[in-house]
Amino acid sequence: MAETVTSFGTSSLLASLDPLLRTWLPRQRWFAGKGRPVTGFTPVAVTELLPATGRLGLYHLLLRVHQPSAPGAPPHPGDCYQLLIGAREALPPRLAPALIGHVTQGPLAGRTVYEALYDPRPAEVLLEALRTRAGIGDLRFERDPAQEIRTGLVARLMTAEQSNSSVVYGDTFILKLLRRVVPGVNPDLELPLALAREGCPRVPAPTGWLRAEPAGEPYVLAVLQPYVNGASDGWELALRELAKGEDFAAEARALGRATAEVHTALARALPTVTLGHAQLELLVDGMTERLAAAVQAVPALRPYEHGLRSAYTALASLATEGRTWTAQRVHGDLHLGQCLRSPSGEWSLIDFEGEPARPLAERRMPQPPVRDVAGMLRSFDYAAHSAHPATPDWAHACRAAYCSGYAEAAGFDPRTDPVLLRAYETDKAVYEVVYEARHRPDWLPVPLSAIRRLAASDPN
Ligand SMILES: Nc1ncnc2c1ncn2[C@@H]1O[C@H](COP(=O)(O)OP(=O)(O)O)[C@@H](O)[C@H]1O
Ligand SMILES: O=P(O)(O)O[C@H]1O[C@H](CO)[C@@H](O[C@H]2O[C@H](CO)[C@@H](O)[C@H](O)[C@H]2O)[C@H](O)[C@H]1O
Repeated sequence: MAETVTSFGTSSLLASLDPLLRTWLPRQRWFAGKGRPVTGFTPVAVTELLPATGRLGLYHLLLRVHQPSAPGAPPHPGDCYQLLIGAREALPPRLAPALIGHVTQGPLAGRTVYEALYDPRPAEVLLEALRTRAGIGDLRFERDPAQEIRTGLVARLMTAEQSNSSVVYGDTFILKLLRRVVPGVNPDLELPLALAREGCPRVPAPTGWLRAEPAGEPYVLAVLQPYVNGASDGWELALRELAKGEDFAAEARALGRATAEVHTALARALPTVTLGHAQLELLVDGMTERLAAAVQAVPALRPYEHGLRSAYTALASLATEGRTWTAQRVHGDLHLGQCLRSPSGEWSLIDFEGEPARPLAERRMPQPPVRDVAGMLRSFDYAAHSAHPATPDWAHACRAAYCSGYAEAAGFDPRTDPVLLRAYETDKAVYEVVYEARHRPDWLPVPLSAIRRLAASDPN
């Protein structure tokens, strides 16, 4: 482990926290290892931001969390999580939901520890460190020199269901603190920075970011962006219009244009490649393997496996006939919830992390841009099927308008490549089945209805 900054040493701090974190961590929405017990922790980097000798102690932890491997999975060193832990003598009632527990042993004995992001003061410590470009222990707080961060912005934790945790500062900035972190270049910072360099206004330009390089392994831990004040996300808007029985096609068209503008800027900013037979084979193999794993994990998929696989074999056949595709960096997990509409009606895209469960190297690979289009088409279908009764015509109109908008700005219509589109929609729906089975079992019927449709569109 690299340099550690605490008043009393890492092992005694961890001894204090260990029994409490074992029960608290698995209850967090962002904890990816649900269903398996936590058996221990290894510190990757531990940094004291405020000493516990004061009224408020504040600790930044990167911890490798040990758990038994999932049945049939190879042994795993454990995922690394980022935590911000506060320590107080007593927790004021407003912080009750943030409670982790009361420490009975070690240097924090007698203190109450809690999830510090709930508390404005610790969250403001992070913003101040970004403002002043502080370096503390392994942590490097950095900022775009061209963007100012003013003082006195009050912090509030966002309460939305998220894979990570976000804090809003005075409706001016939003800081996303990544929870499960992996070493390497993180696309959630890499792509918005590249788009900002291209002058693309569709993605908020990063103002600051937190990095660490414990033991020579680089991590991106947090990204600060301008907050789009008063924005609604595409999912909320779509559901609102659906509830009113209103059409969403004009917004879908605008979203198609925004997606195409981001794709065009990404293709300018970062390398593109041509996918020939060999690359397509790898891509199709990946889709086929994900389907096989999904069928294992969610047996309800089994009756559709054959029909779904035909979407992938149809794509492989095109490659065998000599078709090629251009691939570029893409969003990677585009859906209505990743699109924000400002009060003036402008759309922005956020959250370029890609599908969090996939390895980083895979998430950073150039892909046909149709992959994002497929994600959005799935999302219109999701919205229509979460309405009661389901409204497939509404989804159909949105899907068509989105593709038309995309074609207007990109110069090609994704519907002219139906085999590729079907393969990507199938891959996404399979991902969604696994995602819902794991996180929101009540939602499983939504992607399963698409699975039935996609499997039945088997031309054979
Ligand atoms: N720049 C922004 N302005 C306003 N709200 C934002 C901004 N970025 C993110 N949000 C809000 O924060 C939520 C979570 O952000 P996101 O990047 O999707 O995090 P996660 O990866 O944890 O899902 C979004 O759904 C959106 O409501
Ligand atoms: O927002 P995240 O980056 O964490 O993405 C994950 O969670 C999404 C749900 O919150 C999930 O999206 C699926 O549900 C959405 C409705 O809630 C729907 O609009 C999307 O089309 C659907 O895929 C996403 O797949 C997952 O990666």
